[in-house]
Amino acid sequence: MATDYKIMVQNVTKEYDLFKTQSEKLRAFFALNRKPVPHFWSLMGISLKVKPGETLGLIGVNGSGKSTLSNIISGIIPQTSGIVDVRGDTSIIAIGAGLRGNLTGLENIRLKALMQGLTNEEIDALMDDIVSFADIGDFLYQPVKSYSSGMKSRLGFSIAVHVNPDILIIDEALSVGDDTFYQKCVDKISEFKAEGKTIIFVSHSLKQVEMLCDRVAWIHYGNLKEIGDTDTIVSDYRQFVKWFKDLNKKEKKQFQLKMKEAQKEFDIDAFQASVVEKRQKANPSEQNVAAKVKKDFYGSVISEKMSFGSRLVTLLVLVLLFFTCWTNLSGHSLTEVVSNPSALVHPTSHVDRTGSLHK
Ligand SMILES: Nc1ncnc2c1ncn2[C@@H]1O[C@H](COP(=O)(O)OP(=O)(O)OP(=O)(O)O)[C@@H](O)[C@H]1O
Repeated sequence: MATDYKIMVQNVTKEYDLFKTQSEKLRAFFALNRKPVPHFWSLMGISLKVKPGETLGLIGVNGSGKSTLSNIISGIIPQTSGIVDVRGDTSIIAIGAGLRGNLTGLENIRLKALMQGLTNEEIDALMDDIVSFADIGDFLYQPVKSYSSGMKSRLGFSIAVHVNPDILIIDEALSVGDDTFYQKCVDKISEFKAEGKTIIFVSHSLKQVEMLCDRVAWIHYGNLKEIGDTDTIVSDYRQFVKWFKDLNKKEKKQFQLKMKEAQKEFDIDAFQASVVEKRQKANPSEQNVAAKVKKDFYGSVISEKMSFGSRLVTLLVLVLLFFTCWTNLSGHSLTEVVSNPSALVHPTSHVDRTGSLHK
């Protein structure tokens, strides 16, 4: 069925648990934490559509959720709730996104291209073009972890544009290169636009956004503040930036704290209830709205958290594994241990100091 969009996100949220230590994370896994772990909602219910052939800019202050949203759209991270419908192959270009630090540039080209579904023959045919566009010389044979951010960006950009994706997501890739590379990238993006490809362009450079984007979405501390034509949204955002810059230091801090606090306190259930209410109001005759909204929220989401049942099963498997190992070490048979569990603490054999085994 033909649709009016290439990408659709609906009521998308993203929650992060703010664990301080690894042991806190492990305890939370088994629900053993006494104190509740603080949460942070990086996205609090974003809905938008990107039309086929459109270049949509994502703007917003640092930490507003632009990369979180673009990573969810490209499938790098899962959303906590909501629908993400992407119709085509995405290729994300962020500095180093999807590049493996321990592999060389050359190995990364092959890996990323294979992951995009290209065959080894197709990759061989493209290799020279990718290498020449990236133009990173002998660094191609070095592990990517030794690259500067500019080099990572060059390699990432070159791979992404050559695997010929239908949808291109460019996250801050142009801010680190030199002028020559920047111009090459802009030319390539223009070529993509002319071919009618769909692009999401994440940038702090409003000049680049004005030059490349057909429409712009302003992401503001986890919410979609505005979406519309480039001139209007960029102008509104500039006004906000000016307003913020004119605040004194204390006011700035207070404003940021207030916004972040709202992201910690966000109540997903209340949000879900508000979506149900709105939908019911818009269409009073619709049946089972609450169930339908619940399905939209969680139906397509792979939960990152384990349910109580799964946790119980994991715990049981671990206990069983431990028990089997101990039984083995004790030298008794399983039937002996089951009928007389104290046998576990009386092994049938032991090894003395010289390493000899005594029965
Ligand atoms: N893995 C994580 N764990 C906890 N919080 C995270 C994690 N990843 C991102 N965040 C938080 O989510 C919020 C949004 O981050 P994101 O990187 O999406 O913002 P951004 O708009 O892309 O910022 P920037 O312009 O600085 O790149 C930030 O407050 C960030 O601290």
